[in-house]
Amino acid sequence: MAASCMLRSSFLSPNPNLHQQQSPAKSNPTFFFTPIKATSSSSSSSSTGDAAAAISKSPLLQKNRRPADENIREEARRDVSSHNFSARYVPFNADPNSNEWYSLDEIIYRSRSGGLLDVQHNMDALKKFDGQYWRSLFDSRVGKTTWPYGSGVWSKKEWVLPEIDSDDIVSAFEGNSNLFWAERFGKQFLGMNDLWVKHCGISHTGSFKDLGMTVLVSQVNRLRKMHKPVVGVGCASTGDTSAALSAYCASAGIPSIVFLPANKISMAQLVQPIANGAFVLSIDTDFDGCMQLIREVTAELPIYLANSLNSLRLEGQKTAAIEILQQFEWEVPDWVIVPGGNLGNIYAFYKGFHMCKELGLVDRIPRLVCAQAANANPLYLHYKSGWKDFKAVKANTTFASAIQIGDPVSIDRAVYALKKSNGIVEEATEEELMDAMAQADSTGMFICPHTGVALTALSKLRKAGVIGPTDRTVVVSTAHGLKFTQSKVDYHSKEIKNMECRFANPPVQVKADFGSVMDVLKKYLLSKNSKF
Ligand SMILES: Cc1ncc(COP(=O)(O)O)c(C=O)c1O
Ligand SMILES: N[C@@H](CCOP(=O)(O)O)C(=O)O
Repeated sequence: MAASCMLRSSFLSPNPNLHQQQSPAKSNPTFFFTPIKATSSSSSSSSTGDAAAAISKSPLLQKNRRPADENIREEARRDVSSHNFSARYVPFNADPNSNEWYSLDEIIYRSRSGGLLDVQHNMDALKKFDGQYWRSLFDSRVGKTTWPYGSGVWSKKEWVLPEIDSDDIVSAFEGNSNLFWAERFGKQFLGMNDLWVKHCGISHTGSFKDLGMTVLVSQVNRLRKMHKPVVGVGCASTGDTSAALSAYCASAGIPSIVFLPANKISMAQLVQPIANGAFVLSIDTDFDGCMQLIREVTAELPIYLANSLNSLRLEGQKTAAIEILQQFEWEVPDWVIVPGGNLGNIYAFYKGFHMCKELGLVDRIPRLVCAQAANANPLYLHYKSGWKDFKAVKANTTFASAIQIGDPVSIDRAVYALKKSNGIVEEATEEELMDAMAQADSTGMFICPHTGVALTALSKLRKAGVIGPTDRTVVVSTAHGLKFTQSKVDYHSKEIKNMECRFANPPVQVKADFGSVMDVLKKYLLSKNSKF
C-alpha cells in the first residue's frame, strides 16, 4: 500500500504535464514534494527497493536542466513550497504539561529553570506521512547536487529545520559519509563478522561537527537577515567545533570567534580556524574553562553560541543516525558505539534513531554505547555509580584530546539517551586507546584516537560477551586521523612514557647501498613467509 505512495521530491522542477495524484496513504498534502502514483506494475508492493526503482525510472522524475545563467540556489528558489511542518524549542525532557516553548528565531540556549533545551518537531504533521514515504523521499535525494538536498543533513530538511528558507542555508554538502565493513579488524581482533565503521570524519572539515554546524550557521544566517542582534558566532573548542564553525561562517561571510585551550589541541586543528579567518583566542585554561568563558561572553555580547549546548547543532548531528539506517536499507543494527566528550552527540544519535522509529521508518532502535577516555570519564563514573549524583571531574591529558572534557554540558541528554536505549558506558586507558588505534590502522584504517576509544569499548564488551560475534555493530569514527598525526608519530616512535607501544611500526634506518637494502628486505620477507 505504502509503496504506491511514490514521491516526487522537492528538487524536481514542476512538470506542467504531470498528472498529480493524491497520496493514497494519507490526505492530500500541498507539500513541496508531490506524491505520485507508482509506475511499477505492483502498486501494492511495499518494498523500498520497488519504490526506489520506480522513482528512478519514472519519466516524471527527469530533472529539467536549469538555464546556464541560473545557479543551484536560484533554481531552488523556483521551488515554491507550502507545508505545515514546524519546530520550536522546548525545555529538554519537559513535563508533558509544560507550555514553555520558544521560536527557533529567538536567541535562547536555556529554559526558564536554567535547564537544557531541545528542538521539538510537529510530529503530528510529520506523521501525516508513513514510514515508507519518508524512506523513499530520503533515498531519492542521496548523491544529488540539487540545492540543498545534496547535503546528507538537508536531504532530511523536513526533520531538521523545516521552516528555513533554502536560500538561507549554508552548506558544503556535508553528510552522506561512508559506512564501511571493517572486515579484517572485525575478524582478526574481535571474531566479528558484521562490524562497521561510520566514518563521520570524512567530511568538509574532518569531523562530525560539520553536520551540526551547517544547521547552526544556516539559522544564524537567517537571524542576521531578520536583523537579529548577531554580530558574530563563538564557541569553545577542543579543535573540531572551532574548525567547523570557522569554515561555515567563512563560507557565509559571518565573523567567527573561537576560544581554544592553549597547547591542548593538535596543530592540524589549530590551523583550521586560523586559515578560515576566525578570531582565535588561545586561552591558558582547559576546555571546561573555555566553555565557561564563552557562556559568560555570549550572555553579554551579540555573539551567538555555537557549542552543542545550543540544541540546533544536534538537529544536524542526528542525521548521521538516520543515514546509518538508510545505508543498511532501513535495517537496524544491534549496537552503535560513539565516543563521548561534551556529550551532545550521543543524544543526537538517540534522537535520530528514535525519530525514525516514531515515524515508522524502523521498528526498533539500536543499543547505544558511549565510550570515554579514562582520563576524562565523568559519564563513565556516573554510569558505574548507578546514575547516582553526577560529579564533574578535572579532565587529565589524553591522546583523545578532543574529548578531554570533565564537565560536559549535555550530561542530562546523554543519561536520557543511554537509559532509553538500554545503553552502556565504557572507558579506555591511554594504552588501550592507542593500541586499538594502531591495530585498526594496521588493517587499513587511519583513525583518530577518539575512534580508538570507541574500538576499545567494543573490544571490552566483546570480551565480556555482551556484544556477540554476529551482532551487527557500528563504531562511529568522529574525526579524520590526519588531524591527529602527532599521536601516531609518538606511538610508532615508541616515544610515549610508560607505554609499551606494542604495535609500533617504526621505519628501518638503512645504509644507501644495495647489499644493506637486500639484507633488510630478505629479513622482512622471511618474517612474513617462512617458505622464502
Ligand atoms: C573527534 C571527536 N570525537 C568525539 C567528540 C565527542 O562528541 P560530544 O562532545 O558530542 O560528546 C568530539 C567533541 O567533543 C570530537 O571532536
Ligand atoms: N570536541 C568538541 C568539544 C566541544 O563540543 P561541542 O559539540 O559542544 O561543540 C570540539 O571539537 O570542540
